[in-house]
Amino acid sequence: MAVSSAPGKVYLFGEHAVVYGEPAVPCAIEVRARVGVEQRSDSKLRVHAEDLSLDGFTVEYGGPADGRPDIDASESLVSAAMGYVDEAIQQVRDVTGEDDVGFDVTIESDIPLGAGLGSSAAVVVAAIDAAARELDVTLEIDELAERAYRTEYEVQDGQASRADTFCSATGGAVRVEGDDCRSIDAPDLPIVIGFDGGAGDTGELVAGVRNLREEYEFAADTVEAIGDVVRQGEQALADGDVAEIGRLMDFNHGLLSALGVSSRSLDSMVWAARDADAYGAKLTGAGGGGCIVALDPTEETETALSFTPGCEEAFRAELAEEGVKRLE
Ligand SMILES: Nc1ncnc2c1ncn2[C@@H]1O[C@H](COP(=O)(O)OP(=O)(O)O)[C@@H](O)[C@H]1O
Ligand SMILES: C[C@@](O)(CCOP(=O)(O)O)CC(=O)O
Ligand SMILES: [Mg+2]
Repeated sequence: MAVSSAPGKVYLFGEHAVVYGEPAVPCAIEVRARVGVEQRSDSKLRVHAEDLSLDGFTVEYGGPADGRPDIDASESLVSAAMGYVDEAIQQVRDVTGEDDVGFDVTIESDIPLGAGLGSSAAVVVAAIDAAARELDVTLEIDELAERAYRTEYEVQDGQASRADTFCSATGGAVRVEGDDCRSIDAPDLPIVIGFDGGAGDTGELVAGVRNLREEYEFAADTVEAIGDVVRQGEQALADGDVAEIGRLMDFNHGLLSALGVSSRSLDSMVWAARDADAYGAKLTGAGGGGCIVALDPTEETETALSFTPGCEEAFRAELAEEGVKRLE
């Protein structure tokens, strides 16, 4: 049995625009997905996802050729559980050359699903790392990040950037522009997260931005403007200027909102943070619902969020210095 964990992330700057080649700066946070993998004597894949429903559930099947597994759970829950894990295991079969290997996979995650904190990337990174190690192959971090990216790319129909997966694999703050991925120094940031209890459909939201870009030149300009905010943000990060980072996060949120990926509850949480004198606040990830990220060293934003209708949970998040962790 091999067990790995990987962290979730927030975007300080640049989600969505990163899909079109602009830079983005995500930052790993200490909420993690843990994946345990044990080789089977047959070539089946059995997935037990603790957190996808109240009691968790188990899916066992022989692989994609078998079609839908025969279990009593909704189609969307099954594909939610299987989609990323199945492709992650394919990547491991590919990289190790062990085409017929089967696994029992157990997933436990503290990261809310589809909420912009990168649960998919964390599950994929931890699953690939653990499955490869179960076969006595320890992947270099770059190879792990690349395989995890390919997994998201396949499952999300070609609509994925390398940002989430690279950040989850390496930890810390990173800068991603196309296939150029690197770690960057970031000051110690007072990160507060607000969660509306909901989720957004990443594929649909990405497609919405793509359509806007094709229809309106000013929407394409908006995507480029996000790139400009990110470049300015990198300078503010290098200077350790938290007030300027916050102002640029506010600007970034406005541009994302113009692209139609915010929501009433995300906007309410952003405004609650601004009213509480946070340095800045923006939605994180694909949007539509889920989480915002704010910067505030005081208790004010967390308290304001906890009284904001539409906010289900507010918590402080620490930067995760370490990406993938090899636990067993
Ligand atoms: N605990 C989990 N167990 C199994 N699959 C998970 C788990 N957490 C996330 N996933 C997968 O990741 C998907 C959510 O990813 P996505 O829509 O990209 O949102 P985000 O990455 O922002 O959380 C889920 O639908 C599911 O397929
Ligand atoms: C919208 C996007 O830029 C980020 C999506 O992040 P998340 O899966 O919502 O955490 C898409 C991508 O970069 O693959
Ligand atoms: Mg994701």
